[in-house]
Amino acid sequence: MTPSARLSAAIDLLSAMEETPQRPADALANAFFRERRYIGGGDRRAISARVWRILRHWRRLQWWIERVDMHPTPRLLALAMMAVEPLGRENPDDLFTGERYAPLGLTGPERRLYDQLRDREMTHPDMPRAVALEVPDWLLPRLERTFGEGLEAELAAMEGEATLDLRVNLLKSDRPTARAALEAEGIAAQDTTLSPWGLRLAGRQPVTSCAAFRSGMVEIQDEGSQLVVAAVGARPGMRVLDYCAGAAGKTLGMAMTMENRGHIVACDVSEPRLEGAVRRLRRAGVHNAERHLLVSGDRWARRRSGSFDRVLVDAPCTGTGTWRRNPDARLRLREQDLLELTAKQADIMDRAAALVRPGGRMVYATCSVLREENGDQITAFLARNPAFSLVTPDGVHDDLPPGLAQAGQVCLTPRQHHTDGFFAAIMQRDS
Ligand SMILES: C[S@@+](CC[C@H](N)C(=O)[O-])C[C@H]1O[C@@H](n2cnc3c(N)ncnc32)[C@H](O)[C@@H]1O
Repeated sequence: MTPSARLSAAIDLLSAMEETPQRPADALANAFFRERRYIGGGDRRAISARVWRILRHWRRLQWWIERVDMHPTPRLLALAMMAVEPLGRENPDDLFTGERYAPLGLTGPERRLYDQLRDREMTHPDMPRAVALEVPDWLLPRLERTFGEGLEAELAAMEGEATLDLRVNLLKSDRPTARAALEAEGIAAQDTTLSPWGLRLAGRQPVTSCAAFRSGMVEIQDEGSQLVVAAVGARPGMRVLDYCAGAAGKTLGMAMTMENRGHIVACDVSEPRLEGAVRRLRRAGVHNAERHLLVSGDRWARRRSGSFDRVLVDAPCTGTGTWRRNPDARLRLREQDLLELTAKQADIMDRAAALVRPGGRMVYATCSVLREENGDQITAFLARNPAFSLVTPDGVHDDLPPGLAQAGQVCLTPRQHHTDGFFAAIMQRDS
C-alpha cells in the first residue's frame, strides 16, 4: 500500500470506531482487517499504529479542532495529529492527494487548521485538566483520589505503549532455556525484574507463530498478571479455585505453581470464555484443571462450600490498569459502568468467600487502579466478613518479591512497576 492508502485506511478504521463507540477498538480493528484480507501485515501494523496514536491523544485533538469551530471528524483528527506530532517527516500534501486510494485533497479550512496546529505542543494551558489528561470528566476526581500528587506522572505512564511479556511455563521449560529457544527464533527477550517466571520482549514480535509458544513453553501474560498468580501462592496438592477464570490466563499460571498436582477448577459465567481455555490448557500441558460454568441456582458451589485452600477472584473491572493497551477504553468508560461493576465485585467476592476453607486464602484482584474497585472493596468486604483478615507481610508467599505486598495488598502501576495496573489483596479465612 502507498502511504496515502494507509492513511485512508486509518481514517476508515477511525470512522468505523466512531460509528460503534461502545465496541472495543481492538475488536473493531480485527473485524476491519478480516474484511480486507488484501491488507498485508506491514500495512496493518502501520495503519493500527496511526489509529492508536490518535486514540491516545483523542480528547486533546478534539479540543484543538473544536477551538477553531470545526467538527472533529476522523479525517480532521488524523490531520491534526499530523500537524502536532508528525510521524517522521510526513507532509499532508503528499498524503491527502485525492488520487486513487488516497484521501481527498485538503480544503481551504483544513489547510488553515493544519497551519494553525503545526508544531504546537499537544497540551495547552487553557485545556480543562480532564482533557489534558485524556480522561472522562466524571473520572478525574476519582483518579485524583487514587493518585493524589502523582496523578500526572501516573497517567503519563498509562499513555505509553504496553510491553509484551511472556510467562515461562515451568511445566515444560525454565527461564534460561525458554529465553534461548526464543532467541534461536530471532526473538530477543530479557528476564522480568519482579515476576520470577517472566520474559520481556524487545518491542512487538510475532510470538504466537514461534515454536516456543506453540509448544506451550511460554504463554503471553503481562508481568502484573503473573504477580497476581504469585500472590495466590497455589502449591502442589492444594485445592484451588479460579472463580472468574475467563480463558484461564491465571489458571495456567496457578497450575504451574502447583506443578500439575492437586486440583484446580476454572469457573466463569461465560461459556465462550471458558471454551477458550481448552486449547490453552492443552498447549501448556496442564492435567489437574477442570472447567465449570457457573449458572444461577447452581448447587455446585453450595456443595463445595468451605473446601478450597486458595480462591482467586480476578474480578470483572473497569480495566483502567490496561489503558496502555486499550486507550479507547477510557473514552468509553461511563460512571454507570463503575457503579455496576463495584456492586458486582462485592457480590462475587461474597459468593467466592463461602468456598474458602478455614485457614485458606482468598485473593481478590483487578486490573484497575481505582480505589473504588480495590482498597475500598476490601475495606467493605472485611467489615461484612469478620472471619477474614489481610495476611501479614511474613505470611505473603515466596513467589512475590519482598516488599511488594504492603499490608497484604499489592498495587502495581505502569509508572512504578512497568507493568499493567493491577491490584491484589491477600486475605486469610481465620475460622
Ligand atoms: C478480569 S476477567 C478474568 C480474566 C482471567 N482470569 C484471566 O486471567 O485471563 C473477569 C471474568 O469474570 C467473569 N465474570 C463476570 N461475572 C461473573 C460472576 N458473577 N461470577 C464469576 N465470573 C464472572 C467474566 O466473564 C470474565 O471472564
